[in-house]
Amino acid sequence: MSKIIAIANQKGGVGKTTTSVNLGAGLATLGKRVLLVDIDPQGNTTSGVGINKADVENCIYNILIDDIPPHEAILETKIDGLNIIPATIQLAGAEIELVSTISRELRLKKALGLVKKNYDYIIIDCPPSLGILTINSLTAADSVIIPIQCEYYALEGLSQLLNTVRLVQKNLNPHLQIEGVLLTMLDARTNLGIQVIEEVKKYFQEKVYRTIIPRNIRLSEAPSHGQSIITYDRRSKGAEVYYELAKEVLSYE
Ligand SMILES: Nc1ncnc2c1ncn2[C@@H]1O[C@H](COP(=O)(O)OP(=O)(O)OP(=O)(O)O)[C@@H](O)[C@H]1O
Ligand SMILES: [Mg+2]
Repeated sequence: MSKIIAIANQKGGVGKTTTSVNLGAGLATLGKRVLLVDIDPQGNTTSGVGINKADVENCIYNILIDDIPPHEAILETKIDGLNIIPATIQLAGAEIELVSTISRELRLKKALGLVKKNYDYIIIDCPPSLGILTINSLTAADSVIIPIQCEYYALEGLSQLLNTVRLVQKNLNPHLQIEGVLLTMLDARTNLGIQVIEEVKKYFQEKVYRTIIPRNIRLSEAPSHGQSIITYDRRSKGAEVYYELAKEVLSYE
């Protein structure tokens, strides 16, 4: 079985990239063949797995706009079984360039269809917006993981995201499901975190992952070393929880 999962929330800094990289690394460590797709012009997943963006020849932009075959952009990472389609700042222009393109919402779906059979999981790291790049991701995906930061206003903006999911289900991808809601950056020292957990569970019920990601300094350090938490510090709490998450995701296969 092969599954495409988009990691989406238009809110910035909620842990989309951290989750893409470390869930991807976790699944690969558990023996799955994983492809990360960086579709954010910030390219944080790309640098987060140790790829120097200046050296990237073909990126997701060339797939979406120039129609190059996806295998020409796929790179290996330092982790066995973990590949990536990188993003560079070139992608920033795609949002506008796609407006005048035929079947512009279906470009990623078409491309990933060509390589899907080679992977058990394809994980798409979405940008913090609900524009055409996120729409492409939701259209290509079987399901979506929504990371929610355990902070004030955690649920703010979620109705827009869920509306977008419904619009995509209705018009572009009837088969799209919510894979799960992931609580991130919990600060266990505050009551606020606990309140947010309760609120989110009331809203999403059984869709909320049992695994909750705490704040962990090692998780924030790993990207600057171009590494997943699993290679950066395997014994850290961050590695432990993302490994747990990978196992939880597999348990719903
Ligand atoms: N559990 C965590 N503990 C500590 N720091 C974290 C944790 N998760 C993420 N961070 C840090 O918080 C910042 C935002 O996380 P991340 O880049 O994953 O969010 P994002 O949703 O991808 O952001 P953007 O919307 O800009 O793409 C990063 O500096 C990251 O290293
Ligand atoms: Mg990001």
